[in-house]
Amino acid sequence: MSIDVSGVNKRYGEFVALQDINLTLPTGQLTALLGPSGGGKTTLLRIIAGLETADSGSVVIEGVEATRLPVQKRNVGFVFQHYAAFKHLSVARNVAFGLEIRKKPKDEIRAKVDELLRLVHLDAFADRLPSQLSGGQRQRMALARALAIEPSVLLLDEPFGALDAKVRKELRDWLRRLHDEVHVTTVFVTHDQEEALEVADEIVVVNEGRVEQVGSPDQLYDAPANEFVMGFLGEVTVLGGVRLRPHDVEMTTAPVPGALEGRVVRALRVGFEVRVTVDVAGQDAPVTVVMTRTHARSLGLEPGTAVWLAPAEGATAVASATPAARPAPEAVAG
Ligand SMILES: Nc1ncnc2c1ncn2[C@@H]1O[C@H](COP(=O)(O)OP(=O)(O)OP(=O)(O)O)[C@@H](O)[C@H]1O
Repeated sequence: MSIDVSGVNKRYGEFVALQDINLTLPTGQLTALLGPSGGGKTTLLRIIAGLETADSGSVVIEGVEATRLPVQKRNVGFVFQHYAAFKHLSVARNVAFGLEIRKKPKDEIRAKVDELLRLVHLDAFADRLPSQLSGGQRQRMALARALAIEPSVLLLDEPFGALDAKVRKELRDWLRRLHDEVHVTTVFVTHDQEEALEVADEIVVVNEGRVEQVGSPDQLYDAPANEFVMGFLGEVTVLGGVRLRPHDVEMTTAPVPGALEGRVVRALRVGFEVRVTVDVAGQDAPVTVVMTRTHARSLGLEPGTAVWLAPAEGATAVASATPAARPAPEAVAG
């Protein structure tokens, strides 16, 4: 059982928002839809939810043909970036809402709400109003509310997008742990590659209405299908027409057969790493090399030092179609 999306196409007038999307998202998995702004992630999520209809193709949720099912009949829970809570209702009543409209028995609702508030660590805040919560607490309440109806699928559209970096990071660790406890099939949209790499079991890279690659975080990072995926998932530098990760460039201060000679422009300490910029003859853009501070110190790098660069053994590399001329896509767009 799973979510099966087959041959989905969606246009807005002449604009192609999604083009022949085929995906199988296994039951219980936490999947990230990752890609730059405007790539079609939200449109795809809304089609799975039933908030939007595809022009063609089908959506099957847990074996049920859902393509034409209205949203209320799909048994999905949602959380959006800006969660609209009922301002005049307490946290507990907000969480209870979906159960109340389904006319569940009162004691069943109370037990369920208690359980969910404990799960999202808001049990001490049950009687507060949403305005008395922090942004992160409000998103946790939104998740509890979405989970209350025991959805077979949980859909999250940039659920932590509006929060500051520290809270985002906390919530992303927390979401991972929550998912490990609850195991509900979850699809979340993000344009933040770090968020996707840290949280998801599997990542679907969506760009310009198409799926670029589907794989585990390691597969995508270590074996990107193309230049786009490589650039979107991490920093890229070009050495002799090959796209590499900056920490996959080996640097020596003596000639090595096959290595390209260059000159250090600058060596910048960033936290526990050193980023070295190197001009290589015949290359427009400089090469960026990242190494540990100990290694940089042992090489004694100064501006002007002659160095030799080569891809490290086993480096992730993609041949560059447009060497050095085109900058790598923004790692974090949006
Ligand atoms: N109702 C609509 N009418 C016309 N165009 C739309 C509509 N909804 C979305 N689009 C367009 O479809 C494209 C995909 O939008 P979508 O929201 O799916 O992208 P996204 O990948 O989720 O981006 P973001 O991260 O910015 O939310 C965009 O170019 C957008 O402008």
